[in-house]
Amino acid sequence: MRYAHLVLGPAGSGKSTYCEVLQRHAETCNRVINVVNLDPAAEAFNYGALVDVRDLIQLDDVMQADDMDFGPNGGLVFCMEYLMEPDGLEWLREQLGDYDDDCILFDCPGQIELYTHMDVMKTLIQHLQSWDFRVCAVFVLDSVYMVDAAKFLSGSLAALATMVQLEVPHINVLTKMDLLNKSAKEQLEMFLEPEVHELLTSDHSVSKFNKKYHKLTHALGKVIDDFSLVRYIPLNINNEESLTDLLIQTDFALQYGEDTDVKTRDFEYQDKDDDEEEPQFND
Ligand SMILES: Nc1nc2c(ncn2[C@@H]2O[C@H](COP(=O)(O)OP(=O)(O)OP(=O)(O)O)[C@@H](O)[C@H]2O)c(=O)[nH]1
Repeated sequence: MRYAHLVLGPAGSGKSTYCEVLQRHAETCNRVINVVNLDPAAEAFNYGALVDVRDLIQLDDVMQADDMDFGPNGGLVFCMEYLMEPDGLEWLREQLGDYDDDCILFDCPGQIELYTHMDVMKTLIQHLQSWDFRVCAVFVLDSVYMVDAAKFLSGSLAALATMVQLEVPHINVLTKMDLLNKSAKEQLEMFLEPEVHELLTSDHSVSKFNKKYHKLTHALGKVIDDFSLVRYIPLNINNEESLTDLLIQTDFALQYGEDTDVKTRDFEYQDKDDDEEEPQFND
């Protein structure tokens, strides 16, 4: 059995840094963690890459090709679909080798449409599984953008869309915690408590949107609660304990994630005959 973490998340959220610090931390624990760069547009990263997708295809080459007319996003999707062609997958399989117990982080592109509604990552997961990998998703979110209720909701919904689409054990990691000041940390900690829907509609979040769409925000917050999605792991890259905790959590997700309730197919929305009033969104 081999183990794969798909490191996903918006552009600039800290995916490459996550891979770099986790690889380095694993070394101090006498573990080997390999990293695969899956971003054909990557300019630089500071980890030792076992595989680099740019050896197969690079975004710049695609954008400069005379017979293609792609911008950056279309070009990136083309590169990823090229990787998912039989020849691309065979290339990847050969590059990954065949080492038992291998743990590999896949540093993915930041175009979240690749995993929220396109099939690219799902196809990759299916192939990894057929190559004897257990796969989990690590969705990386920049904590600086999560201290505000509306952004917290939006980030959570992106993570949720990814979880629904990929159907593998899923962990959310909050990066850049070292950049938060005391009051921002306190604010974020409140969102990490259960009953998020109460908070999103409380006095802590009196945005214009929230005032106007109070019931919608409440309903979305409840969906996040019911999905047990409030499993955020705050990561401080300068703190060894924080890194060790993360390794434990990802190991746990890979070993037992298939059996936990953090899985979309276990989700059943409560029937309407509950006492709770049906939300009306047009007020
Ligand atoms: N202080 C601090 N900076 C961080 C942390 N994580 C990432 N950064 C910085 O944030 C910037 C973006 O980080 P990356 O790791 O390149 O982000 P990414 O998600 O791989 O970016 P893309 O590949 O463009 O999608 C870099 O300047 C990092 O040094 C963190 O935990 N703390």
